[in-house]
Amino acid sequence: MARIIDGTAIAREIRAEVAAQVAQLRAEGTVPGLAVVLVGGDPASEVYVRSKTRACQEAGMHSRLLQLPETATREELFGTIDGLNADPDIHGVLVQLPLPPQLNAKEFLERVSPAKDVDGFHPNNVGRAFVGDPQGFVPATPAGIMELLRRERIDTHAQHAVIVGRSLIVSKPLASLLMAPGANSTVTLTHRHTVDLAQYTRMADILVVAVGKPGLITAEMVKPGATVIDVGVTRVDDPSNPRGYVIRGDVDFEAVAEKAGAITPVPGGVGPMTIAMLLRNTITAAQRVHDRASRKAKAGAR
Ligand SMILES: Nc1nc(=O)c2c([nH]1)NC[C@@H]1CN(c3ccc(C(=O)N[C@@H](CCC(=O)O)C(=O)O)cc3)C=[N+]21
Ligand SMILES: [Mg+2]
Repeated sequence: MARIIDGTAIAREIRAEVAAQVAQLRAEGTVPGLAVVLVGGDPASEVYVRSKTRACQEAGMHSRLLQLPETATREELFGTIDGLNADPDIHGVLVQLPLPPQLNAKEFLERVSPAKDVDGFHPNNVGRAFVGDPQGFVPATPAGIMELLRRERIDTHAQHAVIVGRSLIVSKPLASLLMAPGANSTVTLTHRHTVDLAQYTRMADILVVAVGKPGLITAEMVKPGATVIDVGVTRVDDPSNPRGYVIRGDVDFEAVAEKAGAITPVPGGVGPMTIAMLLRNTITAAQRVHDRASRKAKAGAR
């Protein structure tokens, strides 16, 4: 039976660390601020956005939610982002995805100031992450996965990490982090066109699945003792549940937990880590602004 990795508990630890850093910054006169822009009323997005703003408040940070209607225009969303880029109380700006069909996400991700891009989706930060420049913001989900592995003492060195999915938000940055010096994994990236997915997943010492297809990974596809990280969060109708749905990962949890060495549950695995790392990126952004201001003040006093 696999060890179950408690992402909720680890995320709580990180949020406590963040709260301590926030207290320090506040004592020095800076309140870290995150703005979340939500366009339309996707029910899952509403849940995520609420957890993000609540987590900010619990950590002592300032948070602002900007809601635009489903019918928002390109110009309206540009205007909202430009306003936040110029706002000194806001250190992090996040445009919740997905956007309604009339809006092309790429244009808006490029509009966010790279210094406030705590999602790490701006090409400037994507590039920095790819070259291993610590000045760049690393997207919260892959950063959260690396932190889970580290805190659970799961060795990545010379291990074979197989990632299923090829998204810019999770898989590509995670591949880069896992193969970087210090992590030293051998990385295989697979996706919907991969022929015979199981032949790859069975070779994985660390298997990361970020597809959004419940039940995609069955026990036969997993090497005994492997670490399995499930990034899927799909709502599945369930009339027996008071909410009318349950959240499912991409992994057949019950069967795979019998075979794996360690596994993340859904919910309670990677999801809470994503939020904790977003807060961490936001205090990093705030700390940079703060340090720049105090250096200037000192130089002025001389
Ligand atoms: N600009 C942008 N940045 C994102 O980081 C971003 C996004 N857009 N769009 C959607 C995805 C998805 N995502 C999750 C965050 C938290 C949970 C999370 O907390 N999940 C809980 C369950 C939450 C629930 O009840 O639905 C858990 O797994 O335990 C999941 C998924 C961030 N994303
Ligand atoms: Mg081995």
